[in-house]
This record gives sequence, C-alpha cells and structure tokens, in this order.
Amino acid sequence: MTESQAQSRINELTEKINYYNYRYYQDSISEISDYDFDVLLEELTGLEKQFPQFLQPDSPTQRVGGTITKNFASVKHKYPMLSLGNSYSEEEIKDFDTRIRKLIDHEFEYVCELKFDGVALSLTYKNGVLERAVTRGDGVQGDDITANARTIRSIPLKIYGDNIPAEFEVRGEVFMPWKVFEQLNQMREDIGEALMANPRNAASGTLKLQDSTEVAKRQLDCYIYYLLGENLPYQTHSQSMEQLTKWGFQVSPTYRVCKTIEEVMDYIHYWDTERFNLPLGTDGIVLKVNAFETQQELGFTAKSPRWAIAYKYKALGAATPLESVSYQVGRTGAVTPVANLKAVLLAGTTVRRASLHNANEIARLDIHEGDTLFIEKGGEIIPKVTGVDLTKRNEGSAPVQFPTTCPACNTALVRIPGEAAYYCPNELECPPQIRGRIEHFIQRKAMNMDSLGEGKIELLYDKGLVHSPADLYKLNYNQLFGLEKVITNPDTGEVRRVSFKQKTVENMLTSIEKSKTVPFDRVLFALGIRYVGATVAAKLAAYFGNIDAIYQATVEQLMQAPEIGGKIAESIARFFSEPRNVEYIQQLKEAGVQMQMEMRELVMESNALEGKSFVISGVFVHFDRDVLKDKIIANGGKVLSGVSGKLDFLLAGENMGPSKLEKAEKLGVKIISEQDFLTMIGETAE
Ligand SMILES: NC(=O)c1ccc[n+]([C@@H]2O[C@H](COP(=O)([O-])OP(=O)(O)OC[C@H]3O[C@@H](n4cnc5c(N)ncnc54)[C@H](O)[C@@H]3O)[C@@H](O)[C@H]2O)c1
Ligand SMILES: [Zn+2]
Repeated sequence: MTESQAQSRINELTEKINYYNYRYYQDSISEISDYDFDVLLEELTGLEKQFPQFLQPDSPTQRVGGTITKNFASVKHKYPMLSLGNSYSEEEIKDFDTRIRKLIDHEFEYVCELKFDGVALSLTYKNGVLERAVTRGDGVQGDDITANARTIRSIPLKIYGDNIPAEFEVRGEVFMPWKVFEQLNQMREDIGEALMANPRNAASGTLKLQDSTEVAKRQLDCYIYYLLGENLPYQTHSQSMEQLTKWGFQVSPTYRVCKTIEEVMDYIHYWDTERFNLPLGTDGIVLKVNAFETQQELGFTAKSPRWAIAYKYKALGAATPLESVSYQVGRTGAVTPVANLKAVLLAGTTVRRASLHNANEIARLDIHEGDTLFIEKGGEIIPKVTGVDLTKRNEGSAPVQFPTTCPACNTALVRIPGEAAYYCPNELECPPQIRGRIEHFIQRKAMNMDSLGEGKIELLYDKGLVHSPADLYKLNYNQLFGLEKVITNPDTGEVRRVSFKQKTVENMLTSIEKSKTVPFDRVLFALGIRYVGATVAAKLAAYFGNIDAIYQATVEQLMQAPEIGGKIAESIARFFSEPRNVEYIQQLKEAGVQMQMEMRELVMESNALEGKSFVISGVFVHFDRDVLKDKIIANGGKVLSGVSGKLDFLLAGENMGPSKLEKAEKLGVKIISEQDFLTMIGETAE
C-alpha cells in the first residue's frame, strides 16, 4: 500500500467509523454488526500503526466512541469513563496475559466477569445517598440522567450498612432483560409500532427519554461492576464487589477470581453457551487484574485500561443463498420484506427466513437477486441479514427492487414522512389488512376466541363470510358447517386440511358467544386503534367508562386521561372520525359486545374525606393507582383529573411529571405522599 492509498483508506475508515459511532451512541441504532464494526476499527488501528504520520489525535481509535446529547445537562466525570480493549480471539487474550506477566514481576490474579450488553452508567453517592447518575458520553463528560436512573429499582437511592465512605462512585451496566424486551416489542406490535432491534438499543434509547415516568415503565435493570473513590480500604476488585453486595448493590454473581490464564479460558468456554440461560444479553467476558496496586502499575492508554481486556463472543453466523424476497402486509398496512433463504442450520435451528425490515435496509445491504447472504443470530429469535458475500454474486444480477404497489391488492404504496416503512393505503379492501384486523380482534389478549385460529379466519374471509370483526357475530351453524380448505405450509410443503365439522363449528360459535362477556377494556384494545395497546386501552376504559364517552371526547379531553399523550389521543380521534368505524362499533354494540366498564361495587368505608378532592399522579409503592382511587371514593372523597385552584390534595407518587408538581405548588395545593394519605383514612400500608 502506498502512502497516498493509506491516507485515503484511513480517511474513509475514519469517516465510516465516526458515522456508525454516531448512529450507535446518539441514535441507539446499529447499522452494522458489532463484529463488522470492530473489523473496521482494527483495520484503522493497523494502518495508523503502519503509517503513524497519518494518525490524527481525534481518530476514533484514540477516544471513546460515545457522544453527549443536548437534551441533558452534561457533567464532567471525576474519573474518565474509558472503553475496553477487545478481541475475538483466544490467542490475543493469551498474548495479553503474556504481556502483563512480562511487566509485573510478582504473582497476581484476574477477575473474570461477563460483558453485559447494555449501557454504562456512573453513579455518585454522597453520605450514602444517590446524588447523580451520568452516562459515559465521550468518556470525559456525559449526560446527567439522574431522574431516569432513579426509576431503576435495583439502583439503591440510599444505602445502609457499615463503613460507608462519605463519597464514592460506582459504575455498572444498565440493561433491559430479555423478558422485558420481548414484552415491550409485543406491546409495540399490538399497536402497530416498529419493533426495537435488540435490548441494548432499547436500553440506550430508554435512558435518553425525557419523561422518567416512561422510563419507569420500561423496567430497566442494572449490574454494578466498579467501585471508585479516594482512600477506600479495599485492596482488590473482588473485595470491593463483595462490599458493594453488602451495601445492597446488585452485582451479578457470575464473576470468578482466576489465578491462571487456563482458568480464564475455562471461564470463557463455560459461558460461551451457558450465557444464553441468563436473563440478559451478554456479548463477551471482561478480564480484569484483581489487585488495585497492580492495576496502578499497569496504568491506562488514552482509550482503555491496560489492566483489563474484553473477549467477545462472535455471533453465530452462516451464509446461504437468497431464494426470493416476499413482502408481507401487516394489519396496519405496513409492508415488511422477508428474505426467503435456502434452509441452513444455525445455532441448532433450521433457518429459512430472515427479516429485511424495510426498503432502506435492502438498499443499505445492496442485496441483488440470487446473492448469498450472511445471516447472524445473536440472542434474538429472528436471525438478521448482516451482509452479502460479494465473491458469490452472479455477474449482471439485478438489485432487489422494493415493489411500488401492494403485493396483495396492487394499490400504489405510500410512505409516511419520517417513517421507514411503506404502507398500503387500501385499508378497506386489502385482504391481509382485513385478515390482520380480525386476527388481532380474536387473539387471547383481546376477545379471546380461542377456537378461531389463523387458518380458520382465512377460510371465512375467502368464502366471503367475514369482512370485519363485527361479521363474526352474524355467523350461524348452517353457513359454517362443511366449509373446507387445504393449506400448504410454504416451508415444509406439508398439506393441512381445515374443515368445519360439527364439533369445530360448535366450538367456534361458543367462543364467539363467550366473547360477549369480555370486559370493555379488552374490547377497546381489540378494535385495533393505532397506538392503543392493552395497557392504554385499560387506562382509557377506566377513565372514560364507556365507548360513547371516548367517542365524544376531544383530543384535549382524551389527553386528560392518565398517561394518554398527544399521539395516542390524535390516533383515537382519527379513528372515530371515520364513519365506517362508528358503524363498526354500532354493529358490535348491537351484537352484544361490552361497550362499557362494569360498575364496581364500592363499599363505603367512611366519610373521612367528605368534601375533599384529590388528583393522583406518579407511581406508588404500596398500592396501584386504581386502588388508591377506589379508596378515595370509598371514604367519601372525589377524584379529579387536573390540578386547579379548587383542588385540595395532590397525591404524589414517584416520578410524577414536574409540570403538575409545579402547578400544584404555585396554586398552594397541598401535596401529600401515599403514606400521608393512608394516615388520613386511618390505614397503614402493611
Ligand atoms: N454496530 C455498530 O454500529 C457499533 C458502533 C459503535 C460501537 N459498537 C460496538 O461497541 C464497541 C465499543 O463500544 P464501547 O467502548 O462502548 O464498549 P466496549 O465494548 O469497548 O467495552 C466497554 C464497555 O463495556 C461495558 N461492560 C459490560 N460489562 C462490563 C464489565 N463486567 N466490566 C466493565 N465494563 C463492562 C461497559 O459499558 C463499558 O463501557 C465496539 O467494539 C463495537 O462492538 C458498535
Ligand atoms: Zn394492499
């Protein structure tokens, strides 16, 4: 490579890496796999070593990749928050050990820990109280996200115990457990929102939210892995981890003290597969020299400590030819491209399909027809396409073209500004959208018509019997009995016959009938209004009580309901502005579906709160908001929705909106805690 070639490659790599860093840290999006990113970074490191004259002081090899955002106050770190040197090869880990043994002329130990896949956070405690939480940012300064960190239950707000230093800092990884991630995505799917790519991006995006009530709902978690401070009495990392556990911090019990590099390798091998049984994503292990004194002897580079290194597990991957791309139309009309692949075995399962997400993704990967694709499976269930094997590309093959019309109904597709997806606007007549709405309606969390699985809906639709969920209630025995359809599984070619015999029909009709007792909040969810998931539906139902009140409410009135923001309110108003939706609801009503909340029988307990009004806001420790509401009413009080001069009490929980609090303070409304409230009605929390 000539000098000028090297320089232009260095520039190109720098630009690319800076771009991916920005997307990753600022936007919480991974446009390429971590492995591919690390390959680029390693290439740049190599070139800079070979051609040191082109090494820029601000090269991405010289500094921590993160950024600070303008939405939060930025805070300078007391001790810089560095990155970790990393490697995908066991050989390099052994080299690391050899290097250290050359520098250190005495016995030493390592601590092996898992490398948790989340976001690093620094927490400062003064006199045992959490004072500040700051992200890593660019390593020198980060974002002050204290309000958000306080919502994470495993981060102690105050610690108890012996020997608590007047001031200290702990660092750890904030993560979203797999279970929470899956639930969250399920919820997003319910309301037709784009899914989140992985728990790391989800955790990082969540920490940057402005509304900490929203953060609280996301159920983030945190593992602590560093303790820092002046003149602390601990000699080793493992000692400080033990102390942190005693003080009530959450330290993952997966760490291990290792005396030799062989023990380290055992640890690496053990967790290679075992890590998939953990509740969170991990992408490697971190090896740290245990004694602080030895750490000091080794010191730091500009970017990372010399006494630690990360070994990263390579995601399981394979290469396989693309057979075709199909385009699935969802309930909301969004068109999702799916790669149909030649079957390949990956991590113990046969993979035939991978999502391509959207048109941008196809263009970014530059997929041509007949290409061989690299696919990868991290912790995610659906494998993703990470690239194209260009050595196997057929000469003259054409790039895959995203269709311009709906593959199901031929209507020209549209794009909503700001969204990556193309939509089929033919809501009324596009078959997969109609079927999707019906499938959404009958699902367990909605109307729970358990004996009407997917195949059956398709058959009813094909025979022209059901065009809207309301049509289900018009079905009768004679129409259904004897209907038949043959369904072929596209993967296995297996043929299945769906045919409606006596028992099937009876079961179907029974479950349709039974759905008339499904409570109103679930009916509201079943309607499939965009952004109205199960939780939102429950809030709306509890607040408004019946469908007519929701129908008549203005956007402003809808927003009065707890946790209903502008986006949801507008979507509801849009739904009811369509005459056919109004008619649809009328039909459901006539069929006998629940369109109002059942009145709860409240037993009056006292009139201790007579003449007093309350607004409830925030998250409470002992009781759910609805329970508190009932308690107010049962004791003769009134529950209002907004803070005004007439209000007597604001019952304030954790993380309530600052604007409400401010308003209450300004108007002189008395602000009380859950405990104060319980005292008022002569109850205790226990
Ligand atoms: N895909 C992309 O577009 C893209 C872009 C930028 C960065 N990345 C990935 O991020 C890496 C660099 O990021 P980085 O500097 O944030 O992280 P890193 O991989 O260099 O490791 C440092 C981080 O590890 C985390 N960590 C987890 N468990 C730990 C433990 N037990 N002890 C100490 N630290 C622990 C901490 O958050 C710490 O900040 C790259 O190597 C790449 O894989 C990917
Ligand atoms: Zn269509």
